Amino acid sequence: MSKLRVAVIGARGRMGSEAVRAVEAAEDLELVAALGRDDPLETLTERGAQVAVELTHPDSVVANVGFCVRNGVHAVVGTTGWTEERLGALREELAAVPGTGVLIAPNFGIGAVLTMHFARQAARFFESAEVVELHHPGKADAPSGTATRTAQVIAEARRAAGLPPQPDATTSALEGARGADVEGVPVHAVRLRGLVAHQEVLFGDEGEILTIRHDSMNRGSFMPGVLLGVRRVVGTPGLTVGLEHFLDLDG
Ligand SMILES: NC(=O)c1ccc[n+]([C@@H]2O[C@H](COP(=O)([O-])OP(=O)(O)OC[C@H]3O[C@@H](n4cnc5c(N)ncnc54)[C@H](O)[C@@H]3O)[C@@H](O)[C@H]2O)c1
Ligand SMILES: O=C(O)C1=N[C@H](C(=O)O)CCC1
Repeated sequence: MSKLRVAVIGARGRMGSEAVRAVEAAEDLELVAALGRDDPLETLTERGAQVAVELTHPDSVVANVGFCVRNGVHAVVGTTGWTEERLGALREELAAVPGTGVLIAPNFGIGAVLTMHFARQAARFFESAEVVELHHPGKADAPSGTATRTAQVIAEARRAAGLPPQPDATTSALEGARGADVEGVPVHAVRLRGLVAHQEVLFGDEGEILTIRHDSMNRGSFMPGVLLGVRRVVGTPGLTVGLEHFLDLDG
């Protein structure tokens, strides 16, 4: 059986270099290109890449994924910065190239995906919910894409259950003290040397607290998810947001 031809964009970064190693080590995949910031995207088509793994920067990702889509290269995207507006534009681009698939995964860590899944299940049972994400100080965006998505998932579940806004008596606060407001769910971001990627989801009600915590101790933790995305995206045309769609979580 022929190997799937894979490229990595952002190949010299923290995640990209790990993805290069993971693709090279996979027997069913062939690394055909490893692109850095100054390398031309045309290399993807010249080398016949079937799937591109995109791990760059929120300012670069839209143009890179757009190039892939226009050229029929499937994309597995870990880079953050996907607003509703950006997702809408990407859906339109994909409609013009049926057969091409893009996976946008806010987090490739299986435990992080499960955290979001469990948070959705728990949300309707608690009056209060807050998210704390903790990352290395080299991270460009805050709050993390994972924390933003987690808060959105909780907010969706609260709305579906008809829950009112969360109780909060704050009338005076320093700017930022109550975190970022993501659809009514406070999200707090910590940046600390020594951390990789961590998140706590706190649920509270009268007399009880539920804490769901996930820790990525190294970037190798993201690689099984990256490889799963690469193998599945080629058979999944259109836009898929979230690795959970490839995990059969309700099965
Ligand atoms: N989805 C996940 O599981 C996951 C996990 C970790 C990080 N991330 C995200 O992945 C992205 C990268 O994270 P990182 O820690 O590897 O960052 P990093 O800064 O270590 O690496 C990014 C690399 O991309 C390169 N780059 C920037 N623009 C480029 C372009 N136009 N073309 C090619 N290369 C370009 C940079 O030069 C750098 O080498 C961030 O958005 C981060 O939040 C996602
Ligand atoms: O290290 C990062 O940067 C990470 N980014 C993603 C996010 O913003 O959620 C995933 C976790 C690591």
